[in-house]
Order: sequence, then structure tokens, then C-alpha cells
Amino acid sequence: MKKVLSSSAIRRVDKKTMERLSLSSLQLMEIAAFNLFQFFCSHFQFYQTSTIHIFCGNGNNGGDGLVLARMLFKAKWKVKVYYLRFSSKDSNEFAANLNQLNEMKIPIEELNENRFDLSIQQSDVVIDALFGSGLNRSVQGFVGKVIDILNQSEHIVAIDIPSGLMAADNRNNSLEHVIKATATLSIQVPKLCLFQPTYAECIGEWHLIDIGLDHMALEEEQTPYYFLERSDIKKLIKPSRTFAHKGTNGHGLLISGSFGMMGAAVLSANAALRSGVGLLSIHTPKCGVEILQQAVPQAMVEVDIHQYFTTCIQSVEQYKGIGIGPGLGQAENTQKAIHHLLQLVIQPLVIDADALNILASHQDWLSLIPTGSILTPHPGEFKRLVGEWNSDEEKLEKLKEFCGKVKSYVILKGAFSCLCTPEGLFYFNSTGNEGMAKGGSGDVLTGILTALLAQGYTSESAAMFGMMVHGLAGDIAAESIGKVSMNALDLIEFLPHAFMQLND
Ligand SMILES: NC(=O)C1=CN([C@@H]2O[C@H](COP(=O)(O)OP(=O)(O)OC[C@H]3O[C@@H](n4cnc5c(N)ncnc54)[C@H](OP(=O)(O)O)[C@@H]3O)[C@@H](O)[C@H]2O)[C@@H](O)CC1
Ligand SMILES: Nc1ncnc2c1ncn2[C@@H]1O[C@H](COP(=O)(O)OP(=O)(O)O)[C@@H](O)[C@H]1O
Ligand SMILES: [K+]
Repeated sequence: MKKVLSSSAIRRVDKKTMERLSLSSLQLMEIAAFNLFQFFCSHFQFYQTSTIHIFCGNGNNGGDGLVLARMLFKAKWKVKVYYLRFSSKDSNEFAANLNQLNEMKIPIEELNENRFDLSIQQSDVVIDALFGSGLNRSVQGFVGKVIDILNQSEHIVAIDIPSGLMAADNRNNSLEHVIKATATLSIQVPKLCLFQPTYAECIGEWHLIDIGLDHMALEEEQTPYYFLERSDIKKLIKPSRTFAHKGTNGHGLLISGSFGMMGAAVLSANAALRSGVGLLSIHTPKCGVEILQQAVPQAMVEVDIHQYFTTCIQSVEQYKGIGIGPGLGQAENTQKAIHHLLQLVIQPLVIDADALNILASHQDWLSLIPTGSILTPHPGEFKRLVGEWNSDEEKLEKLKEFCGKVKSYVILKGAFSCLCTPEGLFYFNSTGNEGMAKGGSGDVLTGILTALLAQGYTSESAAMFGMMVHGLAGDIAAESIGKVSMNALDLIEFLPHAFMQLND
């Protein structure tokens, strides 16, 4: 698990690293730039025949740019270096490295208000080292004009953060002039902006470049934001038991499907059955019985009295994991059935899709949600629950407030799905890809989560494990058959591989 930190926290970690490892700030910059250089050479080998235009500010982000320029120059890449003095005083590290470049006779050009004509070819590459974590106000003036010109380039690699974007909160940033990078090489610590859809087109694909910051210093920083990694899940996985039987592996219930939407029930059920549940029951209207008995013979079907949709859920105490929502529809009687269930149930629920939509239209039922439930809205469903937001930052505030209010977990789905806990901690998922943006992918997640709760995982562990394994199944599917063709069925198909990888 990596901590997502603010710029001021990162500055403290940098400082402690230098003190504890007896490094000067020039040495730390040299290490940072060397790791950037190594990553750049291996990951962007195909740029080797292009001219690399490196744009440096006169702070330490610019310093990183100068050292990277020196290393690329020595390695015989074609580099052109430019710098801009937007701050009245050069940082010491920038100044020292500028001297080194001058001594090595590496050509370097100063841009200023009167001189910023740039000639960059389509195949050329721009490295953006103008501003990093030191940006403290919106970019204006001639630096803004330079950024606008650079944005006409097709290949832009930003160092640490695309210039013009702030690490954590951009609500007071006009965002008029921000580098639109194709890739961002962020220095070791994930920043909140990397996970926000609004800034995705400025950040492009991103990578974290380890520079050996002091682990204790990182430990000492407090943050509510975390980036969840595969290694975190391994610790949560329950060992398999030789004398296990279907009873000890838990009995799950899915309340799912309605006329025309039985596919959702089939997907959730198959996902649950690939996620270790001992026994699975599916509550469904009469029209779904034959479909389910054929498509999912391993599951038992509990038949509703209604032909087309769910109207009445009787006893649920025997189930340890209960998932409700996929393909459920929002018929009047289904709404009543949900209200009845909420009054009846004491164990945490997995609540998805139409069950969320029903709750959104009956806000007074939210207080009936059992403590520790897992709600899995996509942003559209979440908006119905909490109203519109004006920024991603406000969205996270609403998420925290909502989780506290319903004393439950929410997985806000999308790229870097975000799990928020009732205590207000945020965990961004590191698996998953855009190939999963297909109908039915969310139904698969509901099945997985229901199975994990049934097996006795705590809600928090189930949410972390489920979110990670679901995304990993997507990543393996993408590698095996490609993002275009993969769909929800493939997530189920590759789920066993994902569980095996997490267990390795
Ligand atoms: N040992 C280390 O420290 C390491 C640091 N590392 C690297 O350092 C980077 C952070 O460097 P940094 O703190 O010098 O800030 P940076 O982003 O270069 O900005 C420079 C100055 O610009 C100014 N400014 C702000 N906003 C402005 C605006 N809108 N328009 C105009 N000016 C504006 C502001 O100064 P001000 O004008 O407020 O006095 C600010 O101080 C980090 O991203 C990483 O790449 C790595 O090498 C690892 C080791
Ligand atoms: N661009 C993306 N990157 C990563 N994961 C994604 C992306 N788009 C969708 N997903 C994942 O796919 C699932 C889609 O769920 P949802 O929108 O509820 O689909 P449905 O309701 O059709 O089942 C979520 O788990 C989400 O995190
Ligand atoms: K930058």
C-alpha cells in the first residue's frame, strides 16, 4: 500500500530522507534524475531517434530536468534544453546543475517574454520539467503561453506532475494553462490528482519512479488516502482448510434478475461461484428459473411469487453474504421488497445497481442499511444518491460524508475505483483497465463481493480483495484477448487466474 501525499508532506519526506541518509539535496536530485533517466531509456526506447526538447523551470522540477538532460546527452540522445526564469531566484540545485551543463558545453537556451519561438517537429518529444510539486498558484503570463505552445506537441512526458496542475486540490486553480502530457513520470509518491478523472487528459499514462525515499519518513506521514497494491491483498487471504466442506465455505444469496435482465443474475452468480463460495442461492422471479437452472446449475434458485420481478424476500438469516441489485429493476413491488429486506436483515449487504437507484429515491431508507454494508455505485448511481458535485475533490468529500452517514463502505467504480470506509479512509485500486467499461462488469463485482462476505471476510477485507481481484481479472483478460473484445463473461473466465496470482 502506498500513501498518497500532499506536496507539503512530500517536502517533509524529502527533507528527512536527506537528513537520515546523509544526502545533500543535490545528491537526492541526482538519484531522482538517474531513476527517471533509466526508466525513460527503457520505457521510451522508441523515442531514441527523435529530438528530445527538455523545458526546465528554475525550481527543483527544472533541476530534475537539467540532470535528466545531462544524462540523456551523455547517453548520446539528441537533446535540446530550454529554461524559463519564472521565479526571481533560481533554486540552488537548479543553479548548480545549470553550471554543470554550461561547463559540459551542452547548448541551452533561455526563453523569456520576448523570446519563446519554438520549433518542434511532430516526431519530437517534449519533456516538461517546468513546475512540479512547488506549484502554488495558477500559471499565468508567458509560462502559460509556452505551455500552450508545448501542448501542440504529440509526445509530452511530464516530470513528477504536468506543469500547471497541483498535486492534491485544484479547486482554486484556473487550469487555464496545464501541460497535456502523454505520460507522467511521478516521483515515488502517488499524488491525489493521478486518480481523478478530470485530470486524466493532462496526466496521460503514469508511472511511479522510485527514488529510495526513507521508509520511516513515509511511515511517519498521516494521510487518509492510499494506493492499494496486490501485495496488500495477499495478507488478507484466508488459508484454505483441508477439512473444509460446503457449509464452512459459506452460503451466499443473490437477489438479482427480472424479466429481460436475467443476464445480470447469471453474471453475478457465475462470478460468485468462481470466488470460493460454498453454496449459492439466487432469489429471482418465476421467469428466471429455467434460465438460471440451466446457466448456473451449481446454484439453488429461490423463486419469487411474481412472474417478472422480485416482490417478496422471506427469511435471510441463513446467509452470510447477501448481494442485491443486478438486473433487479425498480418496479413498485420490488421497492417494497427492498424496504422489507432492510427492516429484516442484520448482516451487511452488497448493494448494487437498481437497489442503489431505489435507495436514492427513498433517502429515508438509507438509515436502514445494515452497518458495514458494501455499496458499489458507478458515478451515475452515486450522483443519484448524493447529488451533483462540482469537482472531483468535492466528490471525495461527498463520498466520505456518505460513508460516515450510512456507516458502510462504498466502492465508487471506474478507473482507479475508490473504496471509502466509514472512518473516511480512501483506497484507490491499482488494477483494472478500460476494457472493463462494458455492460455487466459491475454485476461480476457484486457476485465476487457476495461470495467473499459469505466466506467470512470482514466487509473491509472483502471490499479490498474483491475490488482488486475483479480488476486483476480484467487485466489478465486484456493481456490474453485484448481490451476491445473482452467483456463481462471474460472477467469470470479469468477470475481463477486472478485469484491464483493474488495467492502466489
Ligand atoms: N530534494 C528535493 O527537494 C527533491 C525535489 N525534487 C523535484 O523538485 C520538485 C519540486 O521543486 P520545487 O519545490 O523547487 O518547486 P517547483 O515545482 O520546481 O516550482 C518552483 C517554484 O515556482 C514558483 N511558482 C509556483 N507556482 C508558480 C506559478 N504559477 N507561476 C510562477 N511561479 C510559480 C514557486 O516559487 P515562488 O514564486 O512562490 O517563490 C516554486 O517554488 C518536485 O516536483 C521534483 O520534481 C526531486 O528532485 C526529488 C528531490
Ligand atoms: N476505464 C476503466 N478502468 C478500470 N475499470 C473500469 C473502467 N471502466 C469500468 N471499469 C470497471 O468496470 C465495472 C463497471 O461497472 P458498472 O458500470 O456497474 O457496469 P454494469 O452496471 O454494466 O455491470 C466497475 O467495476 C469499474 O470499476
Ligand atoms: K512537470
